[in-house]
Amino acid sequence: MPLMTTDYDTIAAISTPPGVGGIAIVRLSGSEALAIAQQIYRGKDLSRVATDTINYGHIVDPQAKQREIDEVMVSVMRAPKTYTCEDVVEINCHGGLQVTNQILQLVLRNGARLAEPGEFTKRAFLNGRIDLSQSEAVMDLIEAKTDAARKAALNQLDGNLSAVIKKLRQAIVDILANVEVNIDYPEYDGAEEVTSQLMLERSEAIKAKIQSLLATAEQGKVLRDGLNTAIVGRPNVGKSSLLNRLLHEEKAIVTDVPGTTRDVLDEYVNVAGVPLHLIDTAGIHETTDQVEKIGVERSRAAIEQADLVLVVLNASEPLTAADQELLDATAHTKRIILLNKTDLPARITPADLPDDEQTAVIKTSTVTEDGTKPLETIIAKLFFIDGISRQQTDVMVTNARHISLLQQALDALTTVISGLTAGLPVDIAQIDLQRAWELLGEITGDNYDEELMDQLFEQFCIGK
Ligand SMILES: Nc1nc2c(c(=O)[nH]1)N(C=O)[C@@H](CNc1ccc(C(=O)N[C@@H](CCC(=O)O)C(=O)O)cc1)CN2
Ligand SMILES: Nc1nc2c(ncn2[C@@H]2O[C@H](COP(=O)(O)OP(=O)(O)OP(=O)(O)O)[C@@H](O)[C@H]2O)c(=O)[nH]1
Ligand SMILES: [Mg+2]
Repeated sequence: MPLMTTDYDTIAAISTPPGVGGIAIVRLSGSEALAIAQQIYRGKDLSRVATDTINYGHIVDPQAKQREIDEVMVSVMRAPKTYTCEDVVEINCHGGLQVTNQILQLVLRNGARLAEPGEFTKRAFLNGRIDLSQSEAVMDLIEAKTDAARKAALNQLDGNLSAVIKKLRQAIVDILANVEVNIDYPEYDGAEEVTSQLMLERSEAIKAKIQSLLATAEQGKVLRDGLNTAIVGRPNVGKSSLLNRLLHEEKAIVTDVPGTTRDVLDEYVNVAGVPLHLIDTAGIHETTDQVEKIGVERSRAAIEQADLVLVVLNASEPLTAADQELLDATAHTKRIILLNKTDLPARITPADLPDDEQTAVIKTSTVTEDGTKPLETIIAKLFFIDGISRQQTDVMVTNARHISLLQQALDALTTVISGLTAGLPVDIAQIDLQRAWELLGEITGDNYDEELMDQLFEQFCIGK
């Protein structure tokens, strides 16, 4: 790993969530971290303690007659083997807004600068400890809503995606080097054709590898972001009850008053290994109530944005015009139709429903819980997730930025291949090959521009 020697300023932030807690951490990183900490710390001489030790003492205010702020433990981690590759000091203080904020203010007054979101991780990247895709994995790990998402993020943090990308780039470099040699030293008249043939074969092999990576993307994206699943239906059909069933808790308010859910509710649940981002919407019908009207518009929007729509019908009442409208509105989305309230006498028969092989129809009752298991099975099947059987080391592409770059690299390779097939000279085809190499480099950040970097790290938490 290349360790650069850039000396950035010393940054500080509260790395634990705001609010009351047992312990909180104020983190410092940079060449002045130890000196700044020492100024506000009464205890051992931090410049003499061994690296990777935690040290008892008090935080005091040097500008206010050494007034005591807190009793603490201070971790000292010396460059370069630290999270940021810089000197890192972590003040483990008592949790709570007053203590943490006063300590943060103290370190800022004594020479540190407030860290931007993600700046510690950005330094780990800039100092060469991790690459860009690993930095992104840090954030994914923090944001993981399900065990499968956590696994995929940790896998990426461990550098498994980076290794695959690195190999692909190396394979491209090898082709380009080979081209250079053959162009510069054509040993015989047929050199050019041999080179062209070789470039074609190898480009095809690389293209196939990118394709197989991209084949993991649909699942990968679902793992990372969850499947946007909208629960829609007329008022009072049992949408909120269904959400509660899938959550296994009574989160949404359920009443027999139509129009109970006024706004969109969302929750993450793990259904048979598929992380669902469940969206309980307000019942769709024509309404004059202003609040409800906004809710209804939002549920229409939820259908638009959904990866999966659960259309809930009240099977104990005949199909209404509003039901029909919903069925039409979701005809082109991945959907499952739920005939709910099947504990009551049925008034809808499958013959009333669209004759469409792709749409699964399930009879459910949120009272008896009938149909919950079949629903879970169908969702798992629809998205081919075998969450449990996946190996820890399987590389998955989960990130929209990576997917887009891989897609562009794939397009570049397609251009190379069609060009060579049509008889274009290798030094022309080479340009797109080079382009594929650059695009892949953007995934790992071997190629990056400042603006992109800022955009990426901006999305991080403070203190990470
Ligand atoms: N208190 C505390 N807990 C934490 C972190 C932290 O920074 N502080 N982490 C982060 O936010 C995570 C742990 N991640 C880390 C990753 C790398 C290194 C690190 O020092 N790596 C060095 C040396 C490794 C070694 O000693 O072998 C290296 O890779 O060179 C530290 C933490 C989670 N828990
Ligand atoms: N018998 C029976 N009643 C149900 C079933 N599911 C829901 N209910 C009842 O139907 C009523 C409405 O349920 P909700 O889950 O609030 O319905 P909703 O679709 O969210 O309604 P809105 O938020 O008003 O659009 C409640 O009284 C539930 O107890 C079911 O499967 N069988
Ligand atoms: Mg509701």
